[in-house]
Amino acid sequence: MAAYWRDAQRRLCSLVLAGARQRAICAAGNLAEALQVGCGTRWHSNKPEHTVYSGPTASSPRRVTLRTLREKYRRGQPISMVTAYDYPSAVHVDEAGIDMLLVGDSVAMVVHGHDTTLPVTMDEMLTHCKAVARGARRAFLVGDMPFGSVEISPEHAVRSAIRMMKEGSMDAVKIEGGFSSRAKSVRAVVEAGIAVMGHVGLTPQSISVLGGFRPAAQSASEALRVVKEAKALEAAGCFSLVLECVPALVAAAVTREVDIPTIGIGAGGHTSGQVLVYHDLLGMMQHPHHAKVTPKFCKQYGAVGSAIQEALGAYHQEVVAGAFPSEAFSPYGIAADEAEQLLRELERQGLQSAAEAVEERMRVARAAAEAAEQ
Ligand SMILES: Nc1nc(=O)c2c([nH]1)NC[C@@H]1CN(c3ccc(C(=O)N[C@@H](CCC(=O)O)C(=O)O)cc3)CN21
Ligand SMILES: CC(C)C(=O)C(=O)O
Repeated sequence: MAAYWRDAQRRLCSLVLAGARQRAICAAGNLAEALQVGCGTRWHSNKPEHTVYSGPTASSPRRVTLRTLREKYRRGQPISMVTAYDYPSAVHVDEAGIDMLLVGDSVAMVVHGHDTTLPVTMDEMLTHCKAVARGARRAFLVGDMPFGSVEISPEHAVRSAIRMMKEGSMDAVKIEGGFSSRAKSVRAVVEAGIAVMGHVGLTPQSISVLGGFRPAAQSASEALRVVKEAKALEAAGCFSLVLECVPALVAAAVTREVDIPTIGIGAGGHTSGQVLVYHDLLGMMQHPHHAKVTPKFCKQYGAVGSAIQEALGAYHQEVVAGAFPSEAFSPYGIAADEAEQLLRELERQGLQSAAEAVEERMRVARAAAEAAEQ
């Protein structure tokens, strides 16, 4: 079987191969294996490794695929992940060499200014995903399924996940929660051919029942539940898991127990990788709302917020003082004969104020030219 596929890979476009492989393995009823074992081709991302129709690729950097991630995981190399919500943030994350990019539902808080992640809609998420997909050429793209897009039934989850792939151009989706009903939906989405990242520990979409963004797995029984949920999500076919706000010890236990990469946030250093929110790690949190929600586990690798504030303040001061724009930032000139003609025409039509302004500017320009000649 393996030899057959290796041979087929040489002859077939990898997109065709991806479909064929997936169908073959699904037919064999070996879904968990299908998700976790890389056998020499890319078949979980939304584009084949060697694109045929999607334009120039010669200068495109090699994209991160599920296979790349699996190889990193096997070698024990940490996986990096950061959120991004629009074209510029996606370009920044991509250029930094970050492995995975999450279009997180945290967009509701850090971009839309809500107090929780609950209000963001599927349509809003898709708008952000589309923008990110235009900016990221290399990173593996994960679209977060927002609150209300998966809960009703496995069919509901599949419909929403398909939109995330078709309209949002994501490589995979992330589904929050570890209850058995959620694991069923995860399995249904995986069976639809969509790679799923699970998310256990603190699940912000459950804030209504949690009562706040509190660390999870603080008791033995809660911690055990997180381990069990992680295992159930692995069995349901998740290719990776986010572990949010759990003690490092619990994250280490989950990471050792499952055979898929765990990506921690506020979960200590013993996971397979780390994820942080873009605005948090850049220190972009000058806004009082942001300052309030920046979690204490977040290290700030920049002070972008104060840089933005300083720049805006400086601009405002220069506009107020009439210092901006100087000559250097007034690039558009008009030929002297055109200006003369304009002046005559303005005078002829009785537009006296405009004519005076033109005359004044022409005088200044002539004086400057004469001064430059001397
Ligand atoms: N900007 C931002 N960064 C995030 O990491 C993030 C979001 N937003 N929104 C979605 C979730 C929510 N997250 C959070 C938010 C706050 C805490 C936090 O500070 N928790 C406090 C307890 C607060 C309480 O008791 O209500 C703590 O001490 O851990 C943790 C995770 C992580 N995610
Ligand atoms: C905090 C991360 C993991 C997330 O789910 C988000 O940004 O929405």
